[in-house]
Amino acid sequence: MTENDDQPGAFASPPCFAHELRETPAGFAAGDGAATADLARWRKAERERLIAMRLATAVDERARVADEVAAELDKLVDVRPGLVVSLYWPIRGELNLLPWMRSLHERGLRVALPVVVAKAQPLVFRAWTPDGRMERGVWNIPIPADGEELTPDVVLSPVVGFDAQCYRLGYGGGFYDRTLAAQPRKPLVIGVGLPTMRIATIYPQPHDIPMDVIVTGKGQITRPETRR
Ligand SMILES: Nc1nc2c(c(=O)[nH]1)N(C=O)[C@@H](CNc1ccc(C(=O)N[C@@H](CCC(=O)O)C(=O)O)cc1)CN2
Ligand SMILES: Nc1ncnc2c1ncn2[C@@H]1O[C@H](COP(=O)(O)OP(=O)(O)OP(=O)(O)O)[C@@H](O)[C@H]1O
Repeated sequence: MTENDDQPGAFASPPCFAHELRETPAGFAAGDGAATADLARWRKAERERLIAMRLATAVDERARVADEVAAELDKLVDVRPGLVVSLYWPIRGELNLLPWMRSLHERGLRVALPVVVAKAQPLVFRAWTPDGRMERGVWNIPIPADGEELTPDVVLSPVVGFDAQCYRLGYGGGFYDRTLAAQPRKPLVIGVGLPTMRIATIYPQPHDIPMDVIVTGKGQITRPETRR
């Protein structure tokens, strides 16, 4: 028995197709097209399960976790004027960190939001201010209409799922992986979500870039385990 017993999906185990994968320095890589297709199907099903679970989590519970995560972020992030932090405008039950985002602005940090420029291209980060005009981007996600483009020191990334090595499962566009691969200097990357989004492994592929740390509540901080 574990403390997660009452959480939906805690025992759902992923299909084992590890035998179809080969290990590379970057993790497990699909050795053939069929395994790649299986992995893509598994990720799609896992995303749907995790998003449904998140949406089924009580609004109060999500708000409580968001407040706890914001308090932990205040300790993890070197909150000082001028620091550039990228956040996100919450959709589909993602943790609402907008109050923390506003507090960063009030404390003199520069806040940015991600903008999808095109499919299969890195995101760009556009400056957000409380008075700035917003418009709708892909998936109707609100984005700053005319903020300047910034290079973040810290990137907050909402997870759909995550594993013990801090690999992230997102919505399947590959945007954060492409974006982090393209950054001129590596930002501190912090994944945030509900504790119930933890899964055994996302079967990381060579393109998957792990988060530096994942925060899911008060004292709930996951850093990559040392690989043996
Ligand atoms: N709040 C929030 N904003 C965010 C992100 C996020 O995760 N959360 N993003 C984090 O990346 C970016 C948007 N991510 C997106 C990821 C996928 C698709 C998309 O169209 N997905 C396809 C399925 C994948 C495919 O096969 O290409 C679809 O739904 O049809 C759109 C936006 C930028 N803004
Ligand atoms: N750096 C990259 N270069 C080329 N292709 C990439 C890169 N990163 C990801 N991809 C491709 O993007 C697709 C989606 O990747 P993945 O399943 O990791 O998305 P995700 O991390 O869940 O999505 P998101 O970051 O948008 O929330 C995959 O087909 C993958 O091959």
